[in-house]
Amino acid sequence: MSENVLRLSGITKAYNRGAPNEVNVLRGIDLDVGTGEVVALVAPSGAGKSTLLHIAGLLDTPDAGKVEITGQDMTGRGDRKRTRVRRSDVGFIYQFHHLLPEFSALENIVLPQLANGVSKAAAEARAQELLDRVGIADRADHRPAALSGGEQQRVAFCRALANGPKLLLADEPTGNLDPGTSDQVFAALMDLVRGTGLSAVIATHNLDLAARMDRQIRLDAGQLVAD
Ligand SMILES: Nc1ncnc2c1ncn2[C@@H]1O[C@H](COP(=O)(O)OP(=O)(O)OP(=O)(O)O)[C@@H](O)[C@H]1O
Repeated sequence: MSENVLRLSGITKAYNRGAPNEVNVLRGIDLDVGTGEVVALVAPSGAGKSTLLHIAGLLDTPDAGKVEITGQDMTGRGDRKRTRVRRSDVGFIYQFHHLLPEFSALENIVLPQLANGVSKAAAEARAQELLDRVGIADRADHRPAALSGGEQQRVAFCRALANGPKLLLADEPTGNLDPGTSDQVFAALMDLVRGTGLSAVIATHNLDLAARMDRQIRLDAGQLVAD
């Protein structure tokens, strides 16, 4: 098995192919992310970072090229296999928390585990432990509306890690927060990622945050350039 948790080779993606408004978003992307490596993806708005993260996380398929997750080549694999690998190996974080409003913080972290076959008691214990690690154990019973923006994102981080993924993909995880909060919440995310030895690709416009990761790559004209 490859030691790369994520390997992208020759990924291309166009929207509206063949039409006058064709957009060639990705033009040959090669990227290796090793075990425990945290990579900053820096890109101007519209450069295609969401497209790239969705392809890497098996939510979308490339026009050409190969996606390997934990050494498994996903090319041509059916939806069931892709969903299984995505659920067990990949965690997603977005700019907005997307928590279920009618459930508590704890329940939001428990539910994906139940969907993955974990017992209720084990899922609750893991959820409580994750909340503790991001410093909001005392907010477990609060619904999202009763949490601050920073707390909501911390819960979203816990939910993304609930099933013990190998790869975390984050799209502007603190982009919706004011600068002071963003800094603290980002530090909590990095502690969580480092503490679990997880590999991550974290998209950010913030160069200070990017500098705290192991490596920075820039998406420019559909290709990746090392910074
Ligand atoms: N379904 C689609 N159909 C047509 N064009 C699309 C589609 N999705 C994205 N695009 C175009 O592809 C380009 C890349 O989009 P993408 O969302 O990946 O960019 P992004 O870098 O994540 O941008 P942002 O930072 O603003 O979210 C943009 O020009 C966008 O308008």
